[in-house]
Order: sequence, then C-alpha cells, then structure tokens
Amino acid sequence: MLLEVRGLSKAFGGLHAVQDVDFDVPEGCVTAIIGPNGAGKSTLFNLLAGFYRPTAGTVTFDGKDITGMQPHQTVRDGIARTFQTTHLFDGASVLDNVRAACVVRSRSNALDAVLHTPRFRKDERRSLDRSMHELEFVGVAHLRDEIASTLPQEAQKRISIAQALATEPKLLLLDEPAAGTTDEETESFGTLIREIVARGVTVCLVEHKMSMVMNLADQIVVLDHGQRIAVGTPDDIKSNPQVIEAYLGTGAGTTGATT
Ligand SMILES: Nc1ncnc2c1ncn2[C@@H]1O[C@H](COP(=O)(O)OP(=O)(O)OP(=O)(O)O)[C@@H](O)[C@H]1O
Repeated sequence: MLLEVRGLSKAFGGLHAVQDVDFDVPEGCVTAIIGPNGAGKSTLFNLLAGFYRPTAGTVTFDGKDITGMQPHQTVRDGIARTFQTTHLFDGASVLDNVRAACVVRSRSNALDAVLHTPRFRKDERRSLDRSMHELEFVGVAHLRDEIASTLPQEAQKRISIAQALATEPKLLLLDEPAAGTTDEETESFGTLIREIVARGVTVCLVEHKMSMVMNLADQIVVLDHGQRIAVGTPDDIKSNPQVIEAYLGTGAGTTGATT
C-alpha cells in the first residue's frame, strides 16, 4: 500500500475539520476524495502533505511514518500537491516556475552555485531538461518564456501540475484540478491524469465535478463533517444511501458537487 491513513484528525479550536479518518491509497490508482463544502477535503490534503500537523492519527507513506513531517520533507519522500488556486511565482517565466521545483532533487549546495562547480552545472542542465520534459508532457512547452501568472487559468493549472511532476513524486495530490474549467478542458484534464498514472505516479484528487470523479477514480473516499462516511468504487458510492443523504443535506440536490 502506498499510503495508509489511520485515525487522522485535525481540530481548529473546537472545530473538528478532520475526525478519525482511515483509508488506504493503493499504488498505481486514482483515489478521489469527495464530500460537500466544508467536509474537510482540503484539510485532509494539507495533513497528508505536511502543511498541517495532525491532532491525532498517523500517515504512513511507502512504509515510512511521515506523520507531522513538514512539506519540504514530504516532497523529498515523494508526495507533491497542487492547490485549488494556482500558486505560481509572480513575474517569473513558465520555465523558471518549473525549474524552481527541480531544486527538490538537486544535489548541489549554495557553495556549488557560487563557484559554478561541475556538480552545479550538471544539476542546472538536468533541471532544464526535466522542466522542458514536464512542460511538454502537460502540453504547455510552447509557453515556456511567457510570464506564468498572466496566462489563462487552464494553462496555469497545467503549469502547476508540471511543477509538481518536476519534484519526481510517487504520489500526486491534485486539489480540484478541474475547478473553473470548461467541459472540454475538464475532459482534457481527465486525459492528462490518466497519462500521469500511466507514467507510474499514483494520484489522489479532490474534485467537485462528479462526472470527472466517476470516470477517473478507481476508489472514492467520501467525507462529511470531517468524518469518512464511505469508501468504495464509483458504483458503490453512487448507490450509497449515506452519501446521497450527505449531499442532499447540503440543500443542493445531489450536489455540493457539480456534474
Ligand atoms: N485554517 C483553518 N482554521 C480554522 N478553520 C478551518 C481552517 N481550515 C479549514 N477550516 C474549517 O474546517 C472545515 C473543513 O474545511 P476544508 O476547507 O477542509 O473543507 P473542504 O471539504 O475542502 O471544503 P470545500 O469543498 O468548500 O473546499 C470547515 O468548517 C472550515 O471552515
């Protein structure tokens, strides 16, 4: 099992944003985390990637206990995440945004950089090659010299995915990859996610667009009020009365989700 989550909890004061959550993420699969607004999905991602420290519980990744580790440590261990809204460096080119992420696998230190040692030059070449490879993979290599933060949302989302892939993850956490995209773009993100999995990267995603979740996910984990209320295949989840009830409780028909 690539990721094992046990009894994971996070409280903000008296609010239990994530409460006693258990689930496993098998290698080579797409696991979707769904639930109504405020269910705890983003908080759960932040716990997995080390942005928040859990109040209780454990996270085991690739056989190693990573509970409470910081993001710079989890990324080195092989967990990368993207955010609901893109976090690109203002004023930097597309290529430089992705090259910055390559530093995670860099072998040279500050002194190598100052002295321009062979090790530093080798790292620089490797970062450039890797960045171009990822930009081509996500389909935005032609935008390499553009200022990333001025590009349309869809391109920025692709660049964020290239950044995450440039850290050479085993597990990629995608926070609402299709939010704010057209139906056609959503479909194209679905294809990209399948290609990422075909490369051998396991994917875990939070997404409100149910058509995408149902098409892509091998496994769905459903949260409501911070608790895991169901886990199963898309077919199991579609017909689960507790899940239907949770979404109806949002007053949004079968949503809080979108189709
Ligand atoms: N840093 C924080 N401090 C206090 N409360 C927080 C914090 N982050 C999240 N919460 C609260 O925790 C609960 C879960 O929020 P979270 O953002 O994880 O839900 P979500 O399922 O991702 O929601 P959405 O689908 O709307 O993005 C909410 O009640 C939210 O207000």
